[in-house]
Amino acid sequence: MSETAPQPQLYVALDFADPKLVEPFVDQLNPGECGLKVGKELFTRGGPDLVRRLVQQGFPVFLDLKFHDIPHTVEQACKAACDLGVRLVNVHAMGGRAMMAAARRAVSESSGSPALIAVTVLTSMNQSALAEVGVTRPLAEQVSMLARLAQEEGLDGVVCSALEAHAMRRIFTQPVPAIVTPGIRPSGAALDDQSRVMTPSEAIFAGATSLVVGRPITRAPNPAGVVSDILASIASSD
Ligand SMILES: O=c1ccn([C@@H]2O[C@H](COP(=O)(O)O)[C@@H](O)[C@H]2O)c(=O)[nH]1
Repeated sequence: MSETAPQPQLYVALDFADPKLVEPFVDQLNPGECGLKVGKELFTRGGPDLVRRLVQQGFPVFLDLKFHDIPHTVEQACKAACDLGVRLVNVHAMGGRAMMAAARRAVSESSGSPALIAVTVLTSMNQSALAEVGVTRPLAEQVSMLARLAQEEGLDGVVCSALEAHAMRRIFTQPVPAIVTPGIRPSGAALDDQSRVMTPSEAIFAGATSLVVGRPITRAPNPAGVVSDILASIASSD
């Protein structure tokens, strides 16, 4: 198992269509309080330089590109991700054992110490969406099966919904696993396209180690205020 840097309890998902919006937004946040998640939309528009700038500003960065390809390609992509100095990288567990082993090799050999985690079942999916892609076993079992595969290949944790966080703690038994949960909604917030959701305090209580929150923060009139509220609500659930 690799020695990884500590993860923040909150990653703010920077799902902006225009990279120019990132700087003024990020200026409202404190790198000592939260990390930033760069996903497919912003990375495709802003590129690696944007990621490097966020790292230089002192933010823990989760590069959420969910690699899913043949093992060699994922190994090389993981090397490139590690070179950016990010705190957290991920692959899709559905890429299989050999692909996760290749990712593990790449990240372990990198000079930084990002955590490497595997996406189990996307938080936007429910049981019927899973059935439509041919998976008929109960969703929670599918999450656990993929998590066990990731654990056997030495990954540091998973992306799952907070509904599955407790089960993940039994699979990843290291002192500080990375149980990273999107699908977080403060009570009363719109669900948008998420299916498997919990509030921030429920998620931490259930065993999540890092929450990923996007639209409830980025679309709020006072994003820094929502960040403070979330941090205050999870401080009492620790
Ligand atoms: O299963 C997953 C994996 C990744 N995500 C990402 O998290 C954020 C969630 O954003 P919200 O606006 O809070 O819904 C987004 O960037 C997704 O790509 C996920 O939601 N579920």
